[in-house]
Amino acid sequence: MSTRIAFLKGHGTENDFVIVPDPENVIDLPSAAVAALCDRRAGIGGDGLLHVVRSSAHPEARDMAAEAEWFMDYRNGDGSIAEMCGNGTRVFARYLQRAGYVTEGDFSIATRGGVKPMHIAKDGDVTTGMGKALLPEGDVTVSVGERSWPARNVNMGNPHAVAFVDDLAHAGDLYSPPPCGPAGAYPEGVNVEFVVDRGPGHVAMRVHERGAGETRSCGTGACAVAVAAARRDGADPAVTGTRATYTVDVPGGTLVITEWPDGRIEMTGPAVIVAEGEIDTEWLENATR
Ligand SMILES: N[C@@H](CCC[C@H](N)C(=O)O)C(=O)O
Repeated sequence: MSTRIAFLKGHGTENDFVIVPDPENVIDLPSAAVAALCDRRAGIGGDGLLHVVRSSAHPEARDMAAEAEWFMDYRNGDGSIAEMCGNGTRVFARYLQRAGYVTEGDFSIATRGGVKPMHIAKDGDVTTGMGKALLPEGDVTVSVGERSWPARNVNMGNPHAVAFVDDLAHAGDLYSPPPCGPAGAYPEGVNVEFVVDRGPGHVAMRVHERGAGETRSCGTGACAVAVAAARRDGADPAVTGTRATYTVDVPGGTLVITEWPDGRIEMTGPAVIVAEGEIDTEWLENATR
């Protein structure tokens, strides 16, 4: 018998998500179902899926329940699981606000990358406390066709390779990820950012996301870019003792990233819910057969 599952659709700087509210964690979402829902032609369409679950109801989040009532069970569009999604946190917060679970101001959400402090401002923009970046040592190279660039390895809970290039067209439609797999720098795969300068404290990027292909924005990617740019520019806050703020243009809009001397990173940007509806479970079952 066909039943219905409620969903919403939202985006943050055009990084778009299918949102599935499931407070008690009763909806089965295997990777094939996520991929079917995120399919842009046969499904709803999205770069990823935000499964909204009470932390107390999810085995991966129970130990965070005292700090954060809600867990962002994030999935990439191909159905794979990722540790963190920066744009996803803002859209997740907007959904919680719309559903009446939170109001403007401060609260926290749980993610696989830990508890993230959130702030919804009066002007509607949402700020995520993204935590600290890790900068694993080691040379990384990003290639597109015949061209290669050295890249900075930045971990924002999830892995990133940041390459500064002369022209964003270099990002191309096809690229070869840096060595992945057990022997490579990125055993779990990687998100790759191509970056150009726009002016002091201002850069633009394109991104090829692990599990989604090229997307219009990536919040963790924008943070990785700001961290790499600050080191390149001699503006590492841990060294200068002052915060570093970068405006990061992405194809789908603009994010503002601030890194503080203690290493904490904040990301501010928009979050929009564009639609809501119902998923036909009979369709979903057929789509995943
Ligand atoms: N778009 C996201 C990142 C989503 C996860 C990523 N594709 C991965 O696999 O690590 C963002 O806004 O951070």
